[in-house]
Amino acid sequence: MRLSNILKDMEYDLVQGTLDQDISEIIFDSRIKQTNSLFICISGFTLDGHDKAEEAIQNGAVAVLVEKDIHVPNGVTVIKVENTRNAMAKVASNFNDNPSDDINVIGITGTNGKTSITHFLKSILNEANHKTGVIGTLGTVIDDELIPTNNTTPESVDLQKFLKDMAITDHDYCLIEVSSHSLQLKRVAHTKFSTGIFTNLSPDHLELHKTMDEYFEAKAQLFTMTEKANIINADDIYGQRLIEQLRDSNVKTLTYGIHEKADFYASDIEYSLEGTSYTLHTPFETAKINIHLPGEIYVSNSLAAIAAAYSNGIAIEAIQTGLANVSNIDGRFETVYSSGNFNVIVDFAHTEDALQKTISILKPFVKGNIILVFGVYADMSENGRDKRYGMGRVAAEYADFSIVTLDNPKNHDIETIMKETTDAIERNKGKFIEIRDREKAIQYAIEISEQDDCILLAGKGHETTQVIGDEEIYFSEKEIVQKAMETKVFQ
Ligand SMILES: CC(=O)N[C@H]1[C@@H](OP(=O)(O)OP(=O)(O)OC[C@H]2O[C@@H](n3ccc(=O)[nH]c3=O)[C@H](O)[C@@H]2O)O[C@H](CO)[C@@H](O)[C@@H]1O[C@H](C)C(=O)N[C@@H](C)C(=O)N[C@H](CCC(=O)O)C(=O)O
Repeated sequence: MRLSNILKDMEYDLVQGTLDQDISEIIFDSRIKQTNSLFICISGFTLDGHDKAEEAIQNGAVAVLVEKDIHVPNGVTVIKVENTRNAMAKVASNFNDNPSDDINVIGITGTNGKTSITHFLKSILNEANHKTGVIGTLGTVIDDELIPTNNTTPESVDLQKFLKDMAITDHDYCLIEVSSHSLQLKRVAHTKFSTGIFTNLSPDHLELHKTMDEYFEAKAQLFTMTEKANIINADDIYGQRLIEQLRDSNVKTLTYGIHEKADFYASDIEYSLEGTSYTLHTPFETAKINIHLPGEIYVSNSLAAIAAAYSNGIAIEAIQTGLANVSNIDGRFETVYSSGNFNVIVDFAHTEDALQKTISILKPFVKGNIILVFGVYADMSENGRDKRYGMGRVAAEYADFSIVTLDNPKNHDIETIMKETTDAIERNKGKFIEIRDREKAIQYAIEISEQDDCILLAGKGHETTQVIGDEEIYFSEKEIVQKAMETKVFQ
């Protein structure tokens, strides 16, 4: 594409060179070899892409987009903008023919619930014969093929490529899990969202956002980018704050909830470990809903999907069948072993709030003990310490026995992580043991369990790696459980 077209509708200064040249690719990593590319210099957390421009040029870049002054050979075009991350998103959208003009994009944000909402909504939309792609924590799904990705929300260059692939293969919808990182780092800027969904907010990612207010404001950005509807969880205090904030918005706000007054709500909820049924109330009708996931959080998440489906004109029959068709979500309250009353469940719960909710789902149905295996993934800041104290408290109060282990400690101080977590359990009079090796921790949980017990492996969910130091090792909780159960004999 012509460089001048790539820069369409943007504000920039042409510092040197010409816009009259063809660009083969947009790149933001200088190590990528690509002739005739446009290299975008990002001022990162650890290093500055402007210092890498020379390497990018050696690797084939013929133009660079900068936000600071740099010196490069005369033949190379230099374009200066105010913010290269924001510009990268616009450039990526232009380069891919602005694909969000051609597809209905629904963004889902909030600390928990994003993945299950995309599953519910995709199933509903498919039932209504709408081809639907997904970009999220479990990867990108185009034409029902899973493309693995590193981040929940990819960088704009990749995101726009995925959207284009969906648009040219006649997808009607794309559901995007929009992380707060992606909003703050402009990964989804210049994407047209028809609908935004807000689930909830609880402490997480505070290494980036520092305070809950900053975290909330990052999330709230999504709702200034939507054109058709904003769908907000009325049961969440930050949801209420968002509803208030959007009072003068031109975009319609629809609310959902179980406890607070809302446009879409549930009554007569009946829970079992296998699933949940409830009566749905919408502004237009009531209907019976069955889902195969247990607990209030899934009622709430299904209500979000229903509100989004309604606002896109989907009929109740497709909603009912679509929801009933979702039987399993990778690493989300997933039963990986079951025999009689004994169950092993893997769940992504990795915050105090999510852990409390997940154990609360189990509690009424477990005759024996709830054995919890968990670690705390958080940095060494005060916020990280609060998270360790919080998750330790929940473990003590809600589980019968906890096995404290590691969850992607990366280069954080393992001694402190373990001590602060176990201190919190002790202070709240919980029973626990510390086994740092997560595989051994799972094996131990299985070894001590009895026939009526339930083991909850919390934190990793769908993940298949464990990151210790700089090393990333393959780690499948499901496989470890299957193997350990082969030799398990209940007393
Ligand atoms: C904290 C964070 O979000 N970091 C993102 C950030 O990294 P950074 O600022 O450290 O990058 P950097 O290493 O300083 O490099 C700056 C620039 O120089 C470039 N570079 C770097 C090295 C080199 O040799 N040459 C070169 O050109 C890099 O490509 C980059 O453009 O910019 C990078 C490039 O845009 C991102 O890939 C990276 O995401 C990393 C992979 C990450 O792990 N992010 C996580 C925390 C994240 O985004 N998580 C959210 C939330 C998930 C959830 O909901 O739980 C997600 O959406 O996944």
